[in-house]
Amino acid sequence: APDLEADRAALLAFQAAVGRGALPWNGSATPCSWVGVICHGGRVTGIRLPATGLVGEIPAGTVGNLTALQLVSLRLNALSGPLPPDLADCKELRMVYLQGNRFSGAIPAGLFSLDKLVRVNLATNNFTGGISSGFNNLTRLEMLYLERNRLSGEIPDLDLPMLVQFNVSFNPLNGSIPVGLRRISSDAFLGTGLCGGPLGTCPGENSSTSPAPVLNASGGSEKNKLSGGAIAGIVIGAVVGLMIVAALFIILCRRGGGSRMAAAGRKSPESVMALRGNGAVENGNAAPAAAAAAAAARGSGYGKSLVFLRPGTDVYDLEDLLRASAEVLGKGTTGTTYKAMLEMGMAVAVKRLKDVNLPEGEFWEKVEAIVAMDHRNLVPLQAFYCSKDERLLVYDYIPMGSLSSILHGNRGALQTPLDWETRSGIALDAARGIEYIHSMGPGVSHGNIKSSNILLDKSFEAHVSDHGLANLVSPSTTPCHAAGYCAPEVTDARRVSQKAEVYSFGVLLLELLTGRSPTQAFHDEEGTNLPKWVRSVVREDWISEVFDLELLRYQNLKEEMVQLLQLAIDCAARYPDKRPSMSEVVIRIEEIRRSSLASTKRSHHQDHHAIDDMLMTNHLNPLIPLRSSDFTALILD
Ligand SMILES: Nc1ncnc2c1ncn2[C@@H]1O[C@H](COP(=O)(O)OP(=O)(O)OP(=O)(O)O)[C@@H](O)[C@H]1O
Repeated sequence: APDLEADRAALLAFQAAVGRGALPWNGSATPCSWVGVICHGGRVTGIRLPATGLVGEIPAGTVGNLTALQLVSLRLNALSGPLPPDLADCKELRMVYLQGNRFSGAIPAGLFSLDKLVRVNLATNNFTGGISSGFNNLTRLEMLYLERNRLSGEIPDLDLPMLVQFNVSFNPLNGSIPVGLRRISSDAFLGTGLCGGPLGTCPGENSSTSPAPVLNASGGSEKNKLSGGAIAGIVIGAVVGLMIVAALFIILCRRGGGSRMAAAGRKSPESVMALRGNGAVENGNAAPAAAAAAAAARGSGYGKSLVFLRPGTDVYDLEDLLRASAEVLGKGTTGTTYKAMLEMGMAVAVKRLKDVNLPEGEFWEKVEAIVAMDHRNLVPLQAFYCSKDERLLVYDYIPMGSLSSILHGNRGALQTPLDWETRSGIALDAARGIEYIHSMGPGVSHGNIKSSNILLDKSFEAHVSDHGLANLVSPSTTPCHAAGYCAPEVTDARRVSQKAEVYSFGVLLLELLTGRSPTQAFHDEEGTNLPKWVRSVVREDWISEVFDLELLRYQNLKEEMVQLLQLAIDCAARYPDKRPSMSEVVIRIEEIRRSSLASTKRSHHQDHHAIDDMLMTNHLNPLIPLRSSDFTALILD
């Protein structure tokens, strides 16, 4: 079709301008199969490329030529310069998500002719100039986010009846908040020079008039005609009203918090999952409670829907999630994690955060920081949901569960014990994930490294979960690492240094090698922990007791096993300065694995059948006790 051909050409021009290297679009196939491209009726109707590494200015003749476009989501990229002038030709546009880029210049007037727009998010860019009254043309607008730009001047009198989500925080705006926006909460105007409405009276404004749109609505000339008696009446009425509310509140509190919490819980989308969770998988019929919860979420005017963060993952919505059958995977320190099985057959892991104190804006920022971390050994965050009382994070579901459950729990899906190759591979994957996090800056750490946060996929590749989560909960509720992983110098949970994290990783390595849980095994023995135990056992010549029984059959690899044990002990050194950096750790594990591969090949060559037998069968070979002399002088702190 000629139109689709034109769309294809526009997309290729877009790719050439801002997506070189970032977009794997291939000129030959139909554009409808390209990642991030949505088609309908033989036309391109959406492009969704959040956080894809797009860089530079969008020229005319690209997006503007996609005349059937309804949705454009290019958030969290490094796009710069003015918005393309021909965006005004995309007459079908309904949703525009461009937040988190470096766009500059004025908001183009062409935007105001796109009268089908429902959602516009231009937040966190460098837009300058004023906020135009042209927005009044967009009568269907429900969301307008302009925060964190450099927009200046006064806000014109916007009269947008559908508008429920609005924010102009952190812009050098001034003047009085117009009447039509006074119903919006004060959070929307933080960090500006604005006054009036939810921010209280403007200097020189009559204090009886400004906070009450009801009074203002009848027109300016009426304002000053209120008599002293009327004002006194209003004040007395308000005080009496407040007292009644307070009394009711006290009575309700006395009647018992439990029922109140249950009532509040019933409204929340997550509690539906919790209600249906109970540890058992249930069928996925839409419960009326789920519909009610969805309606509550929709009506609150806060987070109305899931916010998707990566191209290609937004194949479901909040309602699908609420309809999903759910199973509690576990309760952690930051909240409860559920496995949700969507009706379309896809599973996701949903974490409901316990702590929702972080203001919405900050929450968004921190989530953006999580999204900015993109590495194959980190569990990807797909989406989040943020309302006044709910914070949900939706992750890829990682099917084999955590390293903790595989090492210490019942083995579930796993039939064979973890062999050396798999264990050293998990060590390397986890180290690479953590090294990547540390590479984000000297102060950046994961904050909670432990085996229940190392998840394994079907090919046993390891992925570090919960990265960035320590920043999403308020510091008072952030625990020190789970007992057993915490470096001795960590006294303040808010300050887990990278070296302290290396210690936690060392404990994790010891756990992998010994098969012992650092959190449980040493509860009874006061003052002992896994690193101390390993050091004492090694000193007292009980070397063969250190390694997991399942590893003792790899006699040909004992050198490599000892090298990894040595690395673990180095990482778990008592003094931070003695610990290696994560980059060194990665290099050392890579070397160990290279050498174990060579050893295996060598032995294979020497005794091909015996080794085959050892590696391929699930039988444990008779245990051959290791001689402590093999380890002499290796293990020192
Ligand atoms: N994306 C995921 N895919 C599969 N299982 C997961 C996923 N995320 C978490 N889990 C499982 O859910 C369980 C609970 O996880 P959660 O993160 O809530 O608690 P935790 O890791 O035990 O403690 P903490 O909150 O301190 O990290 C974990 O044992 C983990 O195995």
